[in-house]
Amino acid sequence: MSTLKANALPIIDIAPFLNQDSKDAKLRASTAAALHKACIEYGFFYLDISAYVDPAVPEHLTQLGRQFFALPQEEKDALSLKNQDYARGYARLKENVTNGKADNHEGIDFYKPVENPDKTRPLWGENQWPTVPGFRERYEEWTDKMKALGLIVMEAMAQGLGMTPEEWEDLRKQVDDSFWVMRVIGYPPLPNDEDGFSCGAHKDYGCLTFLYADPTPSALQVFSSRPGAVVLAYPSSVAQVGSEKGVWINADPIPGCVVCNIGEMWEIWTNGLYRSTLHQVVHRGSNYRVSIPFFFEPNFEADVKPLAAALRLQEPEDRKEYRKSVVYGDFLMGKVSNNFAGGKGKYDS
Ligand SMILES: O=C(O)CCC(=O)C(=O)O
Ligand SMILES: [Fe+2]
Repeated sequence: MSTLKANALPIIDIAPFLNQDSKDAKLRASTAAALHKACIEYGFFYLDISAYVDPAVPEHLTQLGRQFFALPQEEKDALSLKNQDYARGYARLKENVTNGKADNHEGIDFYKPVENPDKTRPLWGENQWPTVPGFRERYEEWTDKMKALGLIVMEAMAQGLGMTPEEWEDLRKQVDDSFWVMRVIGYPPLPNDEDGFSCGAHKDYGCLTFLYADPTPSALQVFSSRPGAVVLAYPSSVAQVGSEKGVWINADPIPGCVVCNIGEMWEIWTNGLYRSTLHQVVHRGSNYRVSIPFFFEPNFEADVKPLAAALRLQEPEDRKEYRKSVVYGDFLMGKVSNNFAGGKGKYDS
């Protein structure tokens, strides 16, 4: 398998949506249009958030993550997700399995806290915070920042879809109490002779993923099957996944940006106009890589169904069939109850 060397994904600046100045209306329109195009063509893009966060902040988060992963195994195991609801907590190296293969990573997951936690109920336990000094405080600040970013990007996407203010208000009500997930992942390098994956190919299932990763190059790869031009320009890179032909694009970190991708809920909202895209991690470098995906998800109770604005944009033949609507929390329960009971991993569909 070969990958494209270049970072082919678009870079989109969110700055114009950080204020309401009428002088920035044109810039907002071009950001919204760029988001729309990127979601149709790739389902992935770089979001330039340099006007929104100091780059030192997420860098510090990766250091805190490193301190946690450097602890003795027993100390990390003390926060095992098995102590809780099988979702919140630490999973050892290779504990998670994707597409039948063990992922070469360890990680710790946090979810939106719930009222009346009950660890015997899937997803309803409590977060398990490492005692590394500053870890919880800094990561909670990041959570607040990313939740607010989620709403900002959703508003920009609503504009990109041509939604009326009333339609945006309705959509906003589905995401204003996001059932977010945050994951801190540690990837030792894959041994050279191993044909496994650091994280197997999967789609994210929610709404928007904001991924901050340390500067390690050539780790995250995104499968692009849509733009024929890319495939034609790099014929030697063509890969096949299932029945789809495409290319794996490297999504190396760009300073000041997070990598952003849309999950399956956006496929439902847009009745398939936007696609959530396969991605995987293959880390063969020599360093220990740390990444921090934040999953901005719909509210637990959100009733996710095709949006009128998306249907207006669709070709009549694509509009004939409607995607099945889901209540986000039910959909998520269906996924996580599979996770450990059925030998499926958290990334499996
Ligand atoms: O570590 C990465 O670069 C990607 C992780 C990922 O795709 C996920 O956790 O869903
Ligand atoms: Fe992912």
